[in-house]
Amino acid sequence: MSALWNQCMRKLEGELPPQQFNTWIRPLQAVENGSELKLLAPNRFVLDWVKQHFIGKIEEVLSDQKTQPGLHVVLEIGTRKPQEASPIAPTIRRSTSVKKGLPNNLNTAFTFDNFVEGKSNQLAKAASMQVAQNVGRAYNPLFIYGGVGLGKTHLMHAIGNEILRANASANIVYLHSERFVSDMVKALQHNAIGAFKEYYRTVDALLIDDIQFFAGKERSQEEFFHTFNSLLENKHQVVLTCDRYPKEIKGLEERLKSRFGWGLPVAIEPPDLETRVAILMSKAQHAGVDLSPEVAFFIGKRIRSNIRELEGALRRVIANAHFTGKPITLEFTKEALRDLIALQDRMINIENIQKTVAEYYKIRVADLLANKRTRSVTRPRQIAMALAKELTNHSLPEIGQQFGGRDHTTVLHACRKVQELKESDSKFAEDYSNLMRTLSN
Ligand SMILES: Nc1ncnc2c1ncn2[C@@H]1O[C@H](COP(=O)(O)OP(=O)(O)OP(=O)(O)O)[C@@H](O)[C@H]1O
Repeated sequence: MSALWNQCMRKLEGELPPQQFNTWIRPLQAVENGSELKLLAPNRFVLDWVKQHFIGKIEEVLSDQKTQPGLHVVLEIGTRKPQEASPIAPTIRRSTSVKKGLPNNLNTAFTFDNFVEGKSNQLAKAASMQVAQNVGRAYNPLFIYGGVGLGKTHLMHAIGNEILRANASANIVYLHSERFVSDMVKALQHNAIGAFKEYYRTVDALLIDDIQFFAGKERSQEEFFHTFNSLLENKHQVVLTCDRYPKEIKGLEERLKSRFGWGLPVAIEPPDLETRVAILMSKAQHAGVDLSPEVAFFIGKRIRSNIRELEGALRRVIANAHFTGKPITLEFTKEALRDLIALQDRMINIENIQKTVAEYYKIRVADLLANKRTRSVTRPRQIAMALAKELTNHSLPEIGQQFGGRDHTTVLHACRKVQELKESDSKFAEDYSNLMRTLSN
């Protein structure tokens, strides 16, 4: 690797948030040639992203090094030298002979093509695509976490399907963590633990869903720890999903928590309205149903909990339309979803949001409503107002009213401030998404 690029990487690593650095900068490979520094991106997605967001910064850092004035940076798709190419290719060929005929359990319906991208899942999708295209080399393990029904399993299967599309003989195994545990128990009962270990340690990509179920199961954790290490050492890919960040999993050994964080932990957040609508339109199109934007916006606005529920609501509307032979109008949709919507509205209300936020920040609900202006209270108050705007159908004046009779402009200011802080302050962004997760589940 070019020494100049190494220096540049070190500087960028210090300046960019770790997720951005790991996703976009780390995979670049540099080839120095006279006055040209060629940066090779593993795929078009990374190339375009770096071009749009980081090239200015890279040029600035390089010119600060002052070792090579006038250096010209070129971005291309590729990898450095053929002999340094992915170690997975020979691995895959070798290991397919290990165990044939076992099901990979992949659901072929979950692909990258039908995964609708939005702000909330963009990073997770990009990282998953990179893992699928650079098996064992991009991020290992890839740890996808987020609330229920937000697309973690979909992405995991998409990774497996994409690896198989490129190499039909790859040995991929997808399984739920409970299945891993029950297989292990069976293996122990039948004195076959040796074969069990051998099998899992030789797959090319091991995809384990919902690893929070390992919590409290010490023997399984022990076994998984060794399997995991051996896969990583041999550059075999591991992809894990979980409903929370590794450090937050109670009942999981510290060494596993720390190892899960080695590769890349990426979050999937609840989708925003535009993404919810895009998902509805895409699912309707798949089902051969013509959904008007008016109806899609109505469903998207009213069903905010997660994508599984969104799909369920759409299925119900389509089924009702089939049964009754009526067209899917706004009125028809309102009627079909009446009880579901009532349930959602009961679950998330302003009071509930205030209570959750107060608990999270260890303050009193009364503080959120009072006039106190200390930072320890104003930030939680602003977050609570922004969450009320995002998660309920109340207007700005109504929200202001329920926060101690404040003006609607105060609520608007809070929403803008929260948006700004979410983008500039990673601790704040994490607090916001933790609260969003708690409230939406
Ligand atoms: N971005 C998306 N585009 C299209 N469909 C999506 C998207 N995200 C989720 N879905 C769909 O929503 C449903 C629920 O997703 P999935 O099962 O992947 O959620 P999950 O995060 O794994 O949930 P759990 O934690 O309950 O296992 C699936 O049918 C999936 O196809």
